[in-house]
Amino acid sequence: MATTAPAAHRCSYEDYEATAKWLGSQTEQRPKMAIICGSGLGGLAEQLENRVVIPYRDIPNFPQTTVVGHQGQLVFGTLEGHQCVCMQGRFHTYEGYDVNQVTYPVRVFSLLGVRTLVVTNAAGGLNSSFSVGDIMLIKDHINLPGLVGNNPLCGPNDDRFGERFLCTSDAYDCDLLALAQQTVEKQGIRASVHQGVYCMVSGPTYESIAEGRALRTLGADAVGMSTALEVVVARHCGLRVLGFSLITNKVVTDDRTLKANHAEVLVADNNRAQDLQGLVRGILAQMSVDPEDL
Ligand SMILES: O=P(O)(O)O[C@@H]1C[C@H](O)[C@@H](CO)O1
Ligand code: HPA
Repeated sequence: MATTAPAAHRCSYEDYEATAKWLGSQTEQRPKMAIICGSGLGGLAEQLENRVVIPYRDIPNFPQTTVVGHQGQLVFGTLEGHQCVCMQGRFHTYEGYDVNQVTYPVRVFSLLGVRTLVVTNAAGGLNSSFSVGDIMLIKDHINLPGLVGNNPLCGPNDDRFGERFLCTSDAYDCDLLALAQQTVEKQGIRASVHQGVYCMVSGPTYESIAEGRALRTLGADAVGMSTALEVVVARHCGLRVLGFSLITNKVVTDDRTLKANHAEVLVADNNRAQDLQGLVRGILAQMSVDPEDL
């Protein structure tokens, strides 16, 4: 009989360490920043200088991507003076991965020396003032899977990563959010950029009309199928987090003739991914570079 969630895939500290050590042997770059590229948003990784590309299939213990719009490789390189590692493709629970596999790379990055995580995603807009192609700076999230027990911090706590009970009221870094907002003003793109609350659902179904309405009532401005689990694990290991949603479709909350689909998500990404890339680059350009990173 089908189960609601795949059996927990336990990863030991030694597994994460082995992956980090292997990656460290493939490049001399030691990024302080990791960027997770959402569906159709992998173009940011193409902009890195001095690129070192490592397919997920070559990386010990790494899951594989199965979703169109997720390439399945790590790209190391420099962006606006910052040494970065980009995930061109992330993992989702709807692919059959459990919460430990979905968040596996985040702990590996932390062991590699990463201190800041930038997360991006494609999301459906719930806030009626959002338009397709707008960008949402994530100021908070509703981790629906986590709230009902599918939380990557369930199970034995490894103190080497972080504490047992994690506070998430400060999950999205205030200073980075302020810097992002300043960059929005500087770039003159205020009309199409909003701050808001991202709600993670497990997917792969897009929301029914009743679900869309319920999520809006809960206080979500956008909904997607990723990000919150990665952010929880990143905060557990002490990383600073900055998050962006590209609004790729409007969640259907009344008109039954409208139907969300992944092709529509990728088309919106194609059209507007460059805006998001420009914003991320603008923010990085204003962030001071750690002298050790040079
Ligand atoms: O990886 P992200 O969250 O950007 O991908 C979103 C959620 C689903 O994977 C897919 C739905 O179209 O896009
Ligand atoms: O409408 C949506 N719902 C959930 N996830 C999504 N990812 C892109 N669009 C959506």
